[in-house]
Amino acid sequence: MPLTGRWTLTRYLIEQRRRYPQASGELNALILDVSLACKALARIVSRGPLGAAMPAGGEINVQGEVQKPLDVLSNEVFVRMNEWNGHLGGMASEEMEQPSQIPASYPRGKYLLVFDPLDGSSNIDVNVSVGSIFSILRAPASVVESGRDVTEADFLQPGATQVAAGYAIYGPAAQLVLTVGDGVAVFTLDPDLAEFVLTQANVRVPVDTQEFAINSSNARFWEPPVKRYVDECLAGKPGPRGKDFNMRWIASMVAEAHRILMRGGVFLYPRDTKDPSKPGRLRLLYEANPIGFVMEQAGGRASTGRQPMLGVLPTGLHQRIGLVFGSKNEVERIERYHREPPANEAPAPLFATRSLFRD
Ligand SMILES: O=P(O)(O)OC[C@H]1O[C@](O)(COP(=O)(O)O)[C@@H](O)[C@@H]1O
Ligand SMILES: [Mg+2]
Ligand SMILES: [Mg+2]
Repeated sequence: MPLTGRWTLTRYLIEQRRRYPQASGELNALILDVSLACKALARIVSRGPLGAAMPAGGEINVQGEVQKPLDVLSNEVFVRMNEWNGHLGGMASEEMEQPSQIPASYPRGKYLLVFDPLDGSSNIDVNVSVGSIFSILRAPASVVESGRDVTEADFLQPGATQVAAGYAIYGPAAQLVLTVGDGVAVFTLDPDLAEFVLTQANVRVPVDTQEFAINSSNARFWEPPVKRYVDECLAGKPGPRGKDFNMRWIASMVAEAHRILMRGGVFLYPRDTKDPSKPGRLRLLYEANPIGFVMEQAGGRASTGRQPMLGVLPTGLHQRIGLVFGSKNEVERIERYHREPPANEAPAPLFATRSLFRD
């Protein structure tokens, strides 16, 4: 397969489909509609304060209404671009408390679409990269066979069952990053053609890194394994890691994920003690799982710290979870720190250095 050149997303998907002669092409068609939503949002986001996030042209209508915030608008773009195509049994998103049903006037299909329509939206006002994250699951047989409405339970599938996932980043260039379970490909939006063009195939995340990303204003709430990991990074060359680390925090996970995909690194938004009702900040179904699938398909790793992210059985549509992803060796180290007892915990006397069982 040629690595780059003028392969559009459509051409890439056609080639992928050749691997499955029995495939109907529905997944491809769905991904193209998702990409259309991303193109529309790239356009909207690129207009910044001139665009729809602000009161239209500075105008306020007679009822005193201003246009909807960009989060809500992005959600609508995703829903409207995908509800009619006949490939979906239903959708769920960060912006909708309940799953969105496919209107009765449209056909229903065999996939479920889950998305964060605008990730990092707190950055929009300061013109920092934001993005959209998506995950495609199979609809349960009972949905496909009966065409019934979807329920929350239909979406509660582990990340390992994702059929496809990815994200779009709206940065200096708009890019779409996609996995259909056969590696990760990056497409860049050609503004002249209005097409996503393949610019990197088979992206690999370097297994080692000297760069980590964490919101250190939460340091006092971190659990001991995370504190140990960060302390060791900060100790640099004279410390236990024997090398200096660099730190980044954009507060836009899509942008952090993209940097890590391109040049390695590790991202942590771990479970902490800040708010006991929230076991983590990020959402499992439409943030952690799709990013986790991309990372694993690129040779990286994604974890809760305690278990592989893609193995977690979801319990709620908007479930939050601790998330660690990026360069494989670094994520594995963090997982090991979660398994090891804290350094200040004395070993049980029988197994201590001068114990009965030591020779
Ligand atoms: O403000 P904090 O705590 O650093 O959180 C930043 C995190 O919040 C998020 O913006 C959450 O995403 P949303 O903008 O979709 O709510 C992540 O992208 C980012 O990693
Ligand atoms: Mg988000
Ligand atoms: Mg969001």
